[in-house]
Amino acid sequence: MESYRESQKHLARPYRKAVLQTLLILTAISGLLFFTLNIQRENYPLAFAELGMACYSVFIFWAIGNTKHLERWILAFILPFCITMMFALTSPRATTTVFAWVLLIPILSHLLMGRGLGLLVSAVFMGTAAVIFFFKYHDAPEMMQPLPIANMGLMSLTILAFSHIYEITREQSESRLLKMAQTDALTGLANRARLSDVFEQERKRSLRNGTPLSMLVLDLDHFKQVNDQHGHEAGDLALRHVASTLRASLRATDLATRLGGEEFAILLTNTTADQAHRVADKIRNAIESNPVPHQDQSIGLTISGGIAQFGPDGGDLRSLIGRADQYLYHAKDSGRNRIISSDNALTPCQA
Ligand SMILES: Nc1nc2c(ncn2[C@@H]2O[C@H](COP(=O)(O)OP(=O)(O)OP(=O)(O)O)[C@@H](O)[C@H]2O)c(=O)[nH]1
Repeated sequence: MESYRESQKHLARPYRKAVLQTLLILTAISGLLFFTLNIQRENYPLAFAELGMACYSVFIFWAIGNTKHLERWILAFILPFCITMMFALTSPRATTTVFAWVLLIPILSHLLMGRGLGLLVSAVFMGTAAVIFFFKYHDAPEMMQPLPIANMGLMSLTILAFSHIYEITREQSESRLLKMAQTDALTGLANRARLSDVFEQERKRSLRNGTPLSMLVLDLDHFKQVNDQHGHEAGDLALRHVASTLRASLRATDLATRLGGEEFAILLTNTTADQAHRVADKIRNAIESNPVPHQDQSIGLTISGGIAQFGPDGGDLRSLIGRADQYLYHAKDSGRNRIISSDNALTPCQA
């Protein structure tokens, strides 16, 4: 089943966009400032490179307004930004202090692109900056002293290491929080929020590839009696038991979720309604034939279900669950412990 990567990418977007917008504003302002200063110093190539970057920042600021491709725009900015910085470093008329800007690269690239790409971009441009430094100052004895070189080298490595470690821990905490927010605490199954995220991905995949997608909604029969007769804890145990039966019965590409109470929804990828019916019957049989061991008794369970197919029964999550729910109520009305889909909705048969 779809990992949390996609959801995490969405989650990171607003803050990456805010970082990029701040960087664009600062680049536009400093670009204009350095354009003026370099014109005064008659360093025209660098002056126009700075002006070009300022204009490009304004353009990107406008372009990212409602973009769906923030990651591409980040790359489209950060690469010319770093290349212009390298160009400034090579300029014979630039002061040595211009090398201080290199320290921005690891911070910005990690904040904007995450740990993998952030590290790669940092390594490439910080390495290039080091090469430029040695070429530029190899015959300047006051710059080639061990102390200033150690100072600059260690400072750069420290900032790179901190940026990278910060991004790793940030991504890990974000992933833990996301998992918690999308997991049902009692059963450990996914919850409705996760179903909604995954459905969106699978809906697109189904439309793109023309593959079938089915939604199975299951509800335990007379569950109130389990609670009333055996207590709420036994009820909880039964819900966990059903969850592990679902896990054992499904493929890795399916998604089992607890919608709430004693109701479960299962998204079956690349599965027709007919195939979904067979899966549902397998689950129904497994639940019926494996009572829940509780203290010295066993609690018998049965389950009813409805199946809706993406397309004929609805094109979005809400309508698909709504339709599967209708079939489920139909199954309850017809005597429970059965599965109903559009194929057998009119003539429900005992499974
Ligand atoms: N133990 C436990 N019980 C729950 C939980 N969530 C909902 N329930 C109980 O599930 C029961 C649902 O009862 P009903 O909606 O009447 O459904 P039912 O008894 O299964 O009857 P049918 O669905 O018509 O077969 C109620 O007693 C709820 O208290 C839970 O997390 N733990």
